[in-house]
Formats: sequence, C-alpha cells, structure tokens
Amino acid sequence: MLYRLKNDFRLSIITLLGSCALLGITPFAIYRFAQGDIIAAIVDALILLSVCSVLAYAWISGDTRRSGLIMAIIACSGGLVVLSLQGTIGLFWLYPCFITSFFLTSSRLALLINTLTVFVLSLFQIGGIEYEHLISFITTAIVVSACAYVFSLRNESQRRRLEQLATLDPLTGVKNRRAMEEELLRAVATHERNDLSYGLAILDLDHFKRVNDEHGHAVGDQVLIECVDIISRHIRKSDRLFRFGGEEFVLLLPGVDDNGMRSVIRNLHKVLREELKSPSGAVTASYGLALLQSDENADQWMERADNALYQAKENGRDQIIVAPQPQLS
Ligand SMILES: Nc1nc2c(ncn2[C@@H]2O[C@H](COP(=O)(O)OP(=O)(O)OP(=O)(O)O)[C@@H](O)[C@H]2O)c(=O)[nH]1
Repeated sequence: MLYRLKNDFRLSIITLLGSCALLGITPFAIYRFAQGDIIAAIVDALILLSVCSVLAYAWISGDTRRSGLIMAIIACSGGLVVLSLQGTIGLFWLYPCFITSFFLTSSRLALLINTLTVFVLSLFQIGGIEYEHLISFITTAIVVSACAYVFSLRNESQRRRLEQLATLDPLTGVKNRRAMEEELLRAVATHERNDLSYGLAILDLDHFKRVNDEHGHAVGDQVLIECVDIISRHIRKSDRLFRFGGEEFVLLLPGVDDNGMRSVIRNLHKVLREELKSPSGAVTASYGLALLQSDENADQWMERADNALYQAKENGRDQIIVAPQPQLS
C-alpha cells in the first residue's frame, strides 16, 4: 500500500483529498442529521458516498486517470454546494478546489472543469453573491487557474522528457533495454490473457569490433544508426525494436506464428546484408529467434533466443537460428 502511494502521485492525491473530505464532511453529516436538517445531511451523505466510491475504484482498478477526473468534478461541485449553503464566505473553498483539479486530472480537463464551475456559479448566481464580489472572484479565479495551468503544462512536458530519457537509447533513438524488459513482461501477460502469439529475435552485428578498430568509433556509431534505420523501414508498425546493448538489438513481433517470424527475419537478414555497409564493405548480423511458449516467463523466453543467437555465432555467424521448443518436464 505504501509502495503504491509513494510511486503513484495521482493515487496519493486522490487518497489525500478523499481522506480529508471524509474526515471533514462526516461530522457535519452527523451534526445535520441530529439537528433534523435532513436535506443537508442527505447532500453530505451523497458527497461522502461518491468520495468513497471513487477512492475504492482508484485503489481496486488502478485507473487513477478516470478516478482523478471524477474526484475533480466532485470537489468543484462540492465547492458549489458549500457556496450555496454559506454564501460569499464559501467562495474561499473554491480556490483549493481549482488548484487540486490540476493535480487530479490533465491540465486541459482541469481548466475546463474550473471554467465550467465559474460559469455555472455566475449563471445561476449561486450563493447570492453581490455583483462586485462576483467580478473580483472571477478575476482572481482566472489568475489562479491560469498560473496553475502553466505550471501543470510545464510539469507534464518535463515528465514526458524524463520518461524519454529513461527509456530511449540516445545514439539510435530506439527504446532501450529497460523499456524492453517492461514490454516483454507485458507481452507475456497479454499472451496468457488473449493467447496472442509473439516472436522474439535477438540480432547481433558480426565482427563489429573490427569496424571500430579499423575506422574509429564515430564510423561504428554511424553503422549502428544506419542499422536501426534499415530495420525500422522493414518492420511493421506494431513490431518493436530495442537496443539491447552495444551492437545487439531485440525485435519483438506481436501476432506472428513460427512461419511468420522466420519469414520476417529472413527478409531482414537479406535486406541488412544488402544495405548495411561500413567502409570495408557489407556488415552482416546473426539472429537468435524464439516463439513465446505457454507457461514461459520473459526471462526463459529471452534465454532461449539468446542461446539460439549463441548457436548462430558458433556456427560461423551471418545466419538465423530458431530456438527449439522447451522440453516439457
Ligand atoms: N561505435 C560503437 N561501438 C560500440 C558501441 N557499443 C558497443 N560497441 C562496440 O561493439 C564491439 C562489440 O565487440 P564484440 O562483443 O567483441 O563483438 P563483435 O566484434 O561484433 O563479434 P561477434 O559479436 O562475436 O561477431 C566492441 O568493440 C564495442 O566497443 C557504440 O555505442 N558505438
């Protein structure tokens, strides 16, 4: 539980706000009920019920995107209810609601929710606020929302940039080993759920050290970039290419059977052999292939492909070896 709170920012905000709402509203609901103010007590109870439902949904489903959006709508609607009950003083509650919208949902949706709240408030003159106070409120609400919007946009773009830095290989621009490990786990889970077949190919350039030694690292880098460019032009959009490290790449092929996997890699083998060049001539590659088997985990799958690649190198390079199916024990 603590791990999820620490690692999922939106879930932690939903939980914090939800808990504050429960702690803050429950005594009022009880008090109003005891006072015989049944309508207000029902409104409080409805808000509490919605908050509890969103909290439970967020924790059970992990869908913090939708839960955050609903929580932002509940917070702003709750703010309007408080305003209608308390009049002008209730306006203060709307400021924290406007700010938290940006923590709970995307910048655009938060701005939309805040704008709609101000619009509804002005249109129906909720809380009977005087004209002069209303204008002041609208102006300050715009300033608060605009600042929070800009801050939130900046935050989102920085998060995207960090994600890119953590998952992309800086030289070739394809996803790195870390992203590959996540994608393989996802593929195994999808295979277990939907029986979708997956092929895996590990591709290692042959005698790449010679390219570096004879022509320098910069030329070696250029060959790697060229290699990625050629592969990317000859695979499907749904196929995924990763740089596993050095001169080794991994290709994940969703939806292929054994024949399909062999045919894609045979074609790639031919194209790379024809098109990939260093100043000394053609650069070839060796390939280890493995089709994902039922009851196989990502490590075992990868190991079979890696053993096949090892075999291809042992057999003299520039060839494709398909891993045998694992023995049933
Ligand atoms: N230019 C360049 N070279 C790299 C990079 N990463 C790894 N290498 C080089 O790749 C070479 C890999 O050498 P080896 O592991 O001996 O493999 P190989 O020479 O291709 O031999 P085989 O794989 O057995 O055919 C080393 O010289 C590494 O320095 C990189 O980002 N850029």
